[in-house]
Amino acid sequence: MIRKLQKVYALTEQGAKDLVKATLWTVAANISLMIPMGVLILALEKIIEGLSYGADPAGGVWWITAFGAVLVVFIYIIHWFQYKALYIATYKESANRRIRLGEKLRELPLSFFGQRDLSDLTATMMSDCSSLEQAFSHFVPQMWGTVISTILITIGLLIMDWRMALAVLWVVPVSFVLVLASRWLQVKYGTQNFLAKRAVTDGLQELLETVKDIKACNQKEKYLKGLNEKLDQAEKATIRSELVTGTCITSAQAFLKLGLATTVLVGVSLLIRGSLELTMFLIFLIAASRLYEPIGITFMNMAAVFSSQIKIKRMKEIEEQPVQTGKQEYTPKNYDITFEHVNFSYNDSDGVLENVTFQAKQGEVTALVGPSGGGKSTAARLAARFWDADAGKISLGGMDVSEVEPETLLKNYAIVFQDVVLFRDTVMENIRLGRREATDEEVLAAAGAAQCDEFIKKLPQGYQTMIGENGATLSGGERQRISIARALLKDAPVILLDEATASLDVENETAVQAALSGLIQNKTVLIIAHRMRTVMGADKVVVLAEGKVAEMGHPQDLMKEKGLFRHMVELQTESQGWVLH
Ligand SMILES: Nc1ncnc2c1ncn2[C@@H]1O[C@H](COP(=O)(O)OP(=O)(O)OP(=O)(O)O)[C@@H](O)[C@H]1O
Repeated sequence: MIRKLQKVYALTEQGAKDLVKATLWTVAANISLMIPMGVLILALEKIIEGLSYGADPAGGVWWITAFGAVLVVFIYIIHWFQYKALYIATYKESANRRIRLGEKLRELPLSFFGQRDLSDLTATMMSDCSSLEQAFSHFVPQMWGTVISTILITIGLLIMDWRMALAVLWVVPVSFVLVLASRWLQVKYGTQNFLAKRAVTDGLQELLETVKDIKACNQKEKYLKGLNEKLDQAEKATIRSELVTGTCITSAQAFLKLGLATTVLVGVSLLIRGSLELTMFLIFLIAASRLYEPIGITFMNMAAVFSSQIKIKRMKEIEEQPVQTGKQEYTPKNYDITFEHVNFSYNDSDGVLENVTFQAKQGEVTALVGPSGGGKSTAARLAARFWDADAGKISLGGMDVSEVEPETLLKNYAIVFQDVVLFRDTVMENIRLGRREATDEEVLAAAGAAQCDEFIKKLPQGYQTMIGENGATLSGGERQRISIARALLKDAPVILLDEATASLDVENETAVQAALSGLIQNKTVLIIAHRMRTVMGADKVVVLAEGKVAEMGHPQDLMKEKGLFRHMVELQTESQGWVLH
């Protein structure tokens, strides 16, 4: 049963066990609320007995009152345990769920992030987790608890008097069927509501991320119009969903109340015929008045559980994604990167790399060049196992990278990308990201070598200046130099430089290249650069065009041929003489 609960509600083993515990405590709490009814009846019996035989009607009631007081304490204790099981355990599970999702995201291949919208992922991590927390602390255990306690109370009532029990209970299955029958309607409109709200969240996040471009392109009104439409749709979807759910649940709850009328009708007619005791009639009247309320609440809980299904489904989709695994022990014999007949495509679309074969040797600089979109960045990222190749083999030091655990593999790589990511932290910590255990002196040395020192010292608090989100307060060249400083600090045996010096002016580029030359001694360097002057000093050039290796060799040898490389170099030399008129 625990396994099944884990699967249905996407819980951990402990979470499923806690759900069972919370349900059992809810059953106990529901039944405990029936006990005062028994005490009341006992007291009534005593009073009626006293009145019938002319004795003091309050005679035997004192000890019943004392018993009642003990019961109050007992009921309090049960509710305390129920509270603990419901809330404390749920919040723990919720924290675990978030950690589990975070861990899972860490292990997922980058291909997953290409398929999923980032704002959707954030919403799944934050708001879906919160609403599931609400569902598991308020709805699910109460729903199952009430179902079980109603079954137990039904059995008790049937044993006491089956005729009256039927008069009280016939409405329960009928209204239950009403709720279940409307489930598909609730799920349909609930899902539409969820998707419409998610579209608003996506739209808002997109707006915040692209606000500069929207303004620059004068598209503010058009964009806001689209966002307003999404908001209108979300509003309509919410009203529709609330209306459908409200109508279904309120009808079922109203139907339940019919049971009180039938209890009175059947009870009175049995009383008149003399086949029912007055106390028994009172017991059923009280039972009817107490029983319907938790069942009515359960119908509302069921609606909330139905609407949680889509969130649970999304969460399970993430949790069931296959992760990149591999050996955690890895000792390569050297650091040569070898591509052998590699094919690759993103999202099963057209092939991005086709039958790509080349080697980037340790101690050499290998440059990937070619027209835009030719697959250079893709090849560099495949070398670090950001994705796995569809066919062929990529190896580092003879070992297939797809067999090495990604984090273990990445310890061997220092990477500088075109798009530098900086964190909301101090400049010092942003550089230290290259090697967590580096001392301040080592960070300063790396920053100096990457030509960062001058601009960092001009910042208000120097190295202790907080960088805004993604380094928004720094220029492109400054961000790139921080990223280079990180790579220098990491000092890994394989270096991937994807347009690493593209945002630098000529003076800085020369200085940074001098620093990089120091870094790349005896290392495997795979460099992507559009500036041919950067590429001419490489040991080997691999020209990638439309995903295929068009040419390969030493740059001077390639210049002797009338191929794509020479054409690119000539074009760039020509373009250097261009002037804007
Ligand atoms: N994450 C991704 N998802 C889907 N397609 C992608 C992704 N990244 C790149 N592509 C596509 O793969 C192809 C190769 O892209 P890639 O960035 O590797 O080329 P490139 O040679 O490095 O280009 P550039 O010189 O312009 O940076 C392009 O058609 C691009 O649109």
